[in-house]
Parts: sequence; C-alpha cells; structure tokens
Amino acid sequence: MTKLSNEYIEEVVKACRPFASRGSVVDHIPGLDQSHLTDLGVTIVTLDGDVFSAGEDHNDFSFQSISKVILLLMALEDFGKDIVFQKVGMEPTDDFFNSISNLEDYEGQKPYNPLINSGAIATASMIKGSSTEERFKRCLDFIRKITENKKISMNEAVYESEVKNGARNKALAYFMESTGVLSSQESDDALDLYHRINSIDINSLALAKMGCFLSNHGRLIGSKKQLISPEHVRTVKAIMLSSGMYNESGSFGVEVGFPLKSGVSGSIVGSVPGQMGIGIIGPAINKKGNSEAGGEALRILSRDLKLNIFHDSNVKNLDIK
Ligand SMILES: NC(=O)CC[C@H](N)C(=O)O
Repeated sequence: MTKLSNEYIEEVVKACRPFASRGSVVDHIPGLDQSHLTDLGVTIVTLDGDVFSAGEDHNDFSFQSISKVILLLMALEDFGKDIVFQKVGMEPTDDFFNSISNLEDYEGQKPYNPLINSGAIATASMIKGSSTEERFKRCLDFIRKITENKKISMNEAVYESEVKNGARNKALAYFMESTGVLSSQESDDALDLYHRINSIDINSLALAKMGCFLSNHGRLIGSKKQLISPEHVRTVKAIMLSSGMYNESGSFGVEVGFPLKSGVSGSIVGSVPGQMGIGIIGPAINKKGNSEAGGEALRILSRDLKLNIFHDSNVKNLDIK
C-alpha cells in the first residue's frame, strides 16, 4: 500500500498538473488569472498531526464556496437542525451552483441544499449577531480557530469584486425574499455576509486543517474540546458528500468517496473521517465549477491510499450474518 510522504504528494502533483489544461481560471477574482492555470497545491494533515504537502501550497487564494461549509456549521450550532432545514433543503441538485430556476421548482421554493449559492445565502441569514460586522467576526474567529491560523483575514479587493459581480447572488436573495424564505430585513445582510466570507484569503494548509477538524468530529487535533457538536459535523459531511461538488457530486462520490467541497478559485477541502484532512488549490476549473487538476489529484489519492469511506477496509463490522 502507498505510504504518505512529501515525495508521494509531489508525484501526485506532477501527474495531475497537465489536467489543468482542460479547464480555465475565472477572470473576475483579483489575484487570479490565466498565468495561474497550471498551479496545483496539495496538502494533507493527518489526525496524528503529520503534514504532507507539495506544489503551490503556499499561495493564498480566496475561500469562495468552501465558506458555505462554515456558514452551515455555524447556522446549525446557532439554531439547530430543525430550524435550519426549514429554510433550506438537504437534497442534491443537477443544476449549476448559481441556478435561480431551481428555486422555483423545489418544495416550498426553498433552496435545494446549503452548498449552492441560494442555500448558502439562506444559511447566512441564520448566523447570530447584532450586525453583519459581528456575524462576520464570529465566522472569521471560527475559521481562525479551526485552521489554527490567527492571520487569516478578508481580502478587500476580492470583496469589492464579489459585490460588483454579485448581480446573480442579489437576484437569488431577492427571489428568496419574494417567496418568504428570507424576510426583507434579512436579505441584504445575508448577501453581504455571504460576499464577505467568500472573500477570505486562505491556503491549502488551512484548508487541510479545516478538513481535519471535520474528520475529527468537530475537535482540533489533540483537543477534547468539542467546538461543534458531532451530530452537526455529521450532517455537514453527509451534505458535502451528496452536494459538495455541485452537479458533479455523484461522480466524485463514486470515484473519490469522501466528503468534499469546492470553490470557484479552484480550491477543494476534503475530509476523510477518522484519518485526515485534504486541502487543494488548482485554479483551472471546469464548467461545473470544480478544479480539473484538483479533482484528478483526489481520484489518485483516494485510489492509492484507499480513502473511499465505502472501501471494505474502512468499513467496520464486515461480518456478514
Ligand atoms: N462556486 C463558487 O465558489 C461560487 C462563489 C462565488 N463567489 C459566487 O458567489 O458565485
């Protein structure tokens, strides 16, 4: 069986870099352009605290849709499962991540799930705090805590561009206001919090630590302190498995087989329960919004290291009665 080492991760990066040419880099995020097309950084943090990393793993990139996982964790902790899932569903969708039409057809016209744009704007309205500043600060403090990185902060230029290019998200928020998913007091604040949290700068090590936190059932490595209840972490990971890679979640479920979440910056966080967290940056994304080289790296890692949670060796109590 393949053993984890920096050299092994380097080989994976080398093998996957060429896959970037199948995708393209989004052109509206400050700091990202086609010159980053073949960038690929992969970091793994194990639950024993070992770090393995290679490629462009020091680059900062924006959090984008991975922030949807943070919003969901915090909304669940703030309001509990019953209230959160009154506003947002937990079903996968075959539509694109920023689809507005699917808001018209799903039960009660609520978003299909919290990991698409409409769903994340809805969960952003369920973060406790007396102002957007306070709500954002709570989110940022939480991200700093679970990534053990106090320097993480919002990138102002990215935030300005999110707001400037945010017409679709605005439309989603106001559509949800029209159907009563959001109140007229909630929509602008939820949208602003969503744009801010999307604009946080992060790197592959911080993402791997976030994945590790999920793999460790809501605790930092080596700590017994429960920062999020295990039940909520379970809920979030189940939704990451079914919806974290948007309308490509099914094939990632089959070929990779553990909870993932991607962002349009080409970032991906992976959580292998009980084993490790994985952070990836590979800015060339496909039409569904997922990193091409990053996706290939996940398929190889899962195969070589037998990480699929449905793999026989990862399933306990195999005795057939
Ligand atoms: N898929 C994504 O990462 C989407 C995030 C992007 N900022 C948006 O709101 O559309």
